[in-house]
Amino acid sequence: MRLHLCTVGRLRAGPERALVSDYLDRLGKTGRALSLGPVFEHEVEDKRGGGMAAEGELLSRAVPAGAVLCVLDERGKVMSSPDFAAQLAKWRDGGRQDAAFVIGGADGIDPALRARADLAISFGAMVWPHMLVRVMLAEQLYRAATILSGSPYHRV
Ligand SMILES: C[S@@+](CC[C@H](N)C(=O)[O-])C[C@H]1O[C@@H](n2cnc3c(N)ncnc32)[C@H](O)[C@@H]1O
Repeated sequence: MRLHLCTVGRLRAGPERALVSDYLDRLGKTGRALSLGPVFEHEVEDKRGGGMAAEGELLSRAVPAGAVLCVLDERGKVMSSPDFAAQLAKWRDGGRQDAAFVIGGADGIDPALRARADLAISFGAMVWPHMLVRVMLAEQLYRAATILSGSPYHRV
């Protein structure tokens, strides 16, 4: 199952870029034997100041047809890492070819896009900057792959 990170804004060279790249590299290696990956990053930018609706349209276009749509939203479902790993495996074993993870911009995710989501995941009730959410998502995807592969990275 291919994994897509659909995000607003370019993550330029710096600590967040380094962390995202590191976790996605590791995910690529661990996920190969699990049919998780490759991972694609789709960064969208609305240069016309169209706000959340315009970003929502660009993000929608970045989501492949037929993909599982998972949005990141502080009002979403709080999951344990093993439950997240199990959910990924369920989608993969159910024959889904693509899973897209959408992180909104400064104003959040357009309600029309959010309404179409198969799942909304929360990293807690606090609001995080979208660049940090990208790092956290990349780490949780890598962690999920290690859980599914039985590697000792995840400990409870
Ligand atoms: C700065 S936040 C936008 C907050 C905005 N006020 C809203 O209502 O969504 C940017 C994006 O980061 C993600 N995000 C921020 N905090 C999050 C959390 N606790 N859990 C999951 N995603 C979060 C969401 O995708 C959000 O659209």
